This record gives sequence, C-alpha cells and structure tokens, in this order.
Amino acid sequence: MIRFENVTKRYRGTKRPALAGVDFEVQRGEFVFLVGASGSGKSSCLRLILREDVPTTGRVAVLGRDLRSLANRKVPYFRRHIGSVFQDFRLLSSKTVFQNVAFTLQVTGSSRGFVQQAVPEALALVGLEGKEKRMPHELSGGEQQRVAIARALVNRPQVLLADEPTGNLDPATSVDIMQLLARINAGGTTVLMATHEAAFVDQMQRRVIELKNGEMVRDETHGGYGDRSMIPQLAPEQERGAAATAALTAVQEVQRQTESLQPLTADMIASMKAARDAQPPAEPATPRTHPVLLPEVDVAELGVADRLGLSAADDDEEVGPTS
Ligand SMILES: Nc1ncnc2c1ncn2[C@@H]1O[C@H](COP(=O)(O)OP(=O)(O)OP(=O)(O)O)[C@@H](O)[C@H]1O
Repeated sequence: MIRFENVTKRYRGTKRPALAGVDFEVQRGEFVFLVGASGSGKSSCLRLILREDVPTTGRVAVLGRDLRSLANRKVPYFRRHIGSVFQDFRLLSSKTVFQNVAFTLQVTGSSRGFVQQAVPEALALVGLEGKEKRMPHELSGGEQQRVAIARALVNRPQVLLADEPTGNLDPATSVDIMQLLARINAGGTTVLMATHEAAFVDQMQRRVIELKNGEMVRDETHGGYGDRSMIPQLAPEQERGAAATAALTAVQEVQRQTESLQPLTADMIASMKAARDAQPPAEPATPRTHPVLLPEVDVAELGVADRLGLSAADDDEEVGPTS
C-alpha cells in the first residue's frame, strides 16, 4: 500500500540528507507509528507519500502507483485517496464545520447530493452531529481536530496520514482522538501517524518505525516508543543538598547556643560542606503518561464507516490495485 525503496531526500542547501536509504512497506489496514526526534525526517516521509515532494533518489510507491511517474495533473486525484491531518488542524476559519468538510468534495467536483449525504456521515463518524453550523472558533481544540479528521475521511480515503495529531491537545482530549483513530483503523483504513507521544506508542503496541537523523533504525511489529532521552523534560529546580544545608544551619545554631561549651571548628564546618556537595542529583521527572483506554471495536457497528468506504476497497481508475 505504501512502499519506500531506498529513499534518500536531500533538501537544497543542506549538508545532511533529511532521509537516507529508507526502506519500508506498509500493508493495507495497518496502524503504524512513525517516531524519532525532532528533525529525524518524519514529516519528510509524509510529504513524499502525499507527493508534496519527490525523493532525491529511490522510489516511493503508494496505492500501487510509482509516484515518480505520476503526472502533476493527476496529483489532486491521487490525493483523494489519502486523508491527512496535522497538529494545527488547518481549518478554514471563515467557513462553518459543514463547509470545511464539504470543501474538499466541492473542489473535486462531487455532486450536491453526494455532499449532502457524505458530510453528515463523516461528522457523525467523528461524533460531531449537531455542530454543523458552528464556526471553528466556536469549537474546542479536540472538536476542531475532529472536524479535520472528518474532512480527511469524507473522500473515503484508503490511507490516513496524521502528523502529530494530538500535539496541540490536552491529555484527555488526546486520548479521545487516539481512540477515534484506532476506530477508523478498525474500520479498514490504513493509518500512518508521526508522533512524539511516547505514552500512546507504548500503550497501543502497534507497529513502530523509528527514524534517527534520516535513517530508519527500527521497524518493530508491536513496538514501544523506545529511546526517550531526546524528549525534553521539565524537572523542578533542585535545591542542591537542601537537607544537608538545613542540618548545617541547625548545628551552627546549637553551636552558637553552646559556644562556651564546645566551639564548632573550621575543619568540622568544611567536612559538613563537603558532605552537602556530595549529595547525589535528584531523579529526573518521569514523562507524562496518558492511559489509553481503547474501546472494544465492533466493526459491524461502524455502519457509517462502511458507507464511507472505510472498510472496503475503493479503487477507481485513477489509482491502481493496492498491495
Ligand atoms: N524544506 C526544507 N528545506 C530544507 N531543509 C528541510 C526542509 N524541510 C525539512 N528540512 C530538514 O530536514 C530534516 C528533517 O525534517 P522533518 O521536518 O522531516 O523532521 P521531523 O522528524 O518531522 O521533525 P519534527 O518532529 O520537528 O516535525 C531536518 O533537518 C529539517 O531541518
């Protein structure tokens, strides 16, 4: 369904390639996490799949098509089969929820009847019934991302690409969005998601492809996030040797009170300072974790998804048979 064959991407004016010799294949119906530090090449991969860019060397094939040989005029038709969602939602601020979802269908020439049927179905799938007339600024972040997902799905794509879809959302809303993506995948849509959300990757135990400096360093069927050392963490400012300092102050107080009996010597104070400085550093804070309670998915219940073509092949003459 998506195949990278020895793909290298070198941007103009850069020394190091953004992607170097990347090789992988994603099968129909898979849910794949693309992980790696900032700048490791995740978004570059997604851009190549969407044919927003082309590899410097190597080959990218999507839905049975070699994207090198895809004529520019056919790119919009090709993209109908690939839904995409991003961290920043990318909604049209002057259009209602309905109009945002309908827009993609209208620009690709869908009939009015199809728009009137498909848009409410897509909004129902993401749980936004009744909010068709709202403007984006009248929605929460999670609801805006749901509109973006409905828009991505309304064309009945076979593949959904998600670039940090929970990056702007609070933990509880992020869990909702992950559950939605898992449900969409259970309905048959292939999902490829670039993320830094270590907890989701660890808990969902799906396939994980990891990039490091543009190279693929891991491809695991049921993987976790892996190395978190590149995830920046805020730890509370540590008071170095606070306990030892308090003890020294207390001893000095006692010493002042009993000065006439037993003066504290300079050597004693120096050895206590040395003990304070030798305090071990505090443990780093553990990264935040969001428990993901994935629902039992009854695919048969996803009647709307079926009607949207999410559980069935939807090939047409523009895109050939898929792997
Ligand atoms: N248009 C561009 N021109 C030049 N260099 C680019 C361009 N786009 C990306 N790069 C570089 O390519 C490398 C990979 O970038 P990419 O955006 O794919 O990484 P990423 O893993 O998605 O990062 P992040 O997690 O921060 O989104 C980086 O070094 C980046 O600076």
